[in-house]
Amino acid sequence: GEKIRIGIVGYGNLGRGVEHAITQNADMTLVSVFSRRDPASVQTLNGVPVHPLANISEFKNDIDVLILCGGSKNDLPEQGPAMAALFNTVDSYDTHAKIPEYFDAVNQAAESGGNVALISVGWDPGLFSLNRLFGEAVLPQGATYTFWGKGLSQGHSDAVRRIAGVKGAVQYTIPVNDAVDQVRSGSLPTLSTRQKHTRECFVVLEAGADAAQVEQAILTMPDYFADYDTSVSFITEAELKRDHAAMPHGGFVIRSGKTGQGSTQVIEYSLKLESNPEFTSSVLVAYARAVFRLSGQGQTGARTVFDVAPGLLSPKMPAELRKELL
Ligand SMILES: NC(=O)C1=CN([C@@H]2O[C@H](COP(=O)(O)OP(=O)(O)OC[C@H]3O[C@@H](n4cnc5c(N)ncnc54)[C@H](OP(=O)(O)O)[C@@H]3O)[C@@H](O)[C@H]2O)C=CC1
Ligand SMILES: N[C@@H](C[C@H]1CC(C(=O)O)=NO1)C(=O)O
Repeated sequence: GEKIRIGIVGYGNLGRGVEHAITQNADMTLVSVFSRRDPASVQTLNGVPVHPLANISEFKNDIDVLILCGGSKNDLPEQGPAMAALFNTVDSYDTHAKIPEYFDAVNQAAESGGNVALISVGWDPGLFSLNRLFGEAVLPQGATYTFWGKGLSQGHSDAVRRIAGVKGAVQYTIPVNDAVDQVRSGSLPTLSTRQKHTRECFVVLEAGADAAQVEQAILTMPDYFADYDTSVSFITEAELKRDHAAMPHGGFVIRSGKTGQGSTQVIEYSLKLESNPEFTSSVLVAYARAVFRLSGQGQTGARTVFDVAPGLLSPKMPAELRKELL
């Protein structure tokens, strides 16, 4: 049948990842990339068209699902609602503390436009959220633990890049080994945010920027760094390109608890990612298929991964899927 027509908003790590992920899904086609930069400066794969984001409303009838690849810190709070008013959307919004207010803003916009807007898709939030839910629903008596890394957090790296005076940056998340060992021992420890991970930033300053000011802006940044022991190192642009081009990441969700007759049960879900953005983009694309189908059912408004039946993610039709339960 007809292919699902996809648009990409924002051409960074995620935008490029989505462009490549679409080539792995035969039921989808990429209509256009939309960028705030001069389209002539944006080099896409196989000459996919690039249009100014300002002109996107002209494409209302050409795109079935828009995948928003902007940064969560500054871009999505504005782009999420703006795009949901015009199109069905999927995004990876990951400022954990602000997800409820973001959901409400996107929901209002999506309802006004009669669209479906799926927020906070990826691995955390996203696939890890689902596994935390499964664990807590199946083992109501127990404890849930999430660990990330050691790896590059795109959300935290984006947040540092947005600080005035920062020319480039990456942020690595490092799990505290003692905390991981305690969790794996089954001792059900109570661990604060600070006891589970530390964060390391590598920053390239703009000429003339004040290093101490940038460091303080990072260390005190609410939701991203304030609750963690964080280190900041200043490097050159050449070092950033040479030593920090790869974006590996990963982590795991553990739920351990006791079932009704006292047996100890442990659920574990883990990811080992050579490329965080490529994987996140692949999750976004699978959920774009679900959004297309939800919209086709006449649904409107904001949704999260908790609202999406897993079968909607598969390119296979329900009858075919049923054969794969075993
Ligand atoms: N839920 C999850 O599991 C995950 C969520 N994320 C989220 O994805 C978000 C995006 O991450 P990522 O793609 O790495 O962010 P980038 O910094 O690569 O891109 C963010 C935006 O910056 C602009 N941009 C990109 N490159 C340049 C450049 N060279 N010069 C100027 N502007 C540029 C683009 O917008 P434009 O084209 O309009 O200029 C782009 O949309 C993160 O903030 C994070 O919140 C990421 C991973 C996992
Ligand atoms: N949203 C994260 C995905 C995971 C990684 C992470 C972290 O390292 O703090 N938290 O969630 C990202 O932007 O990479």
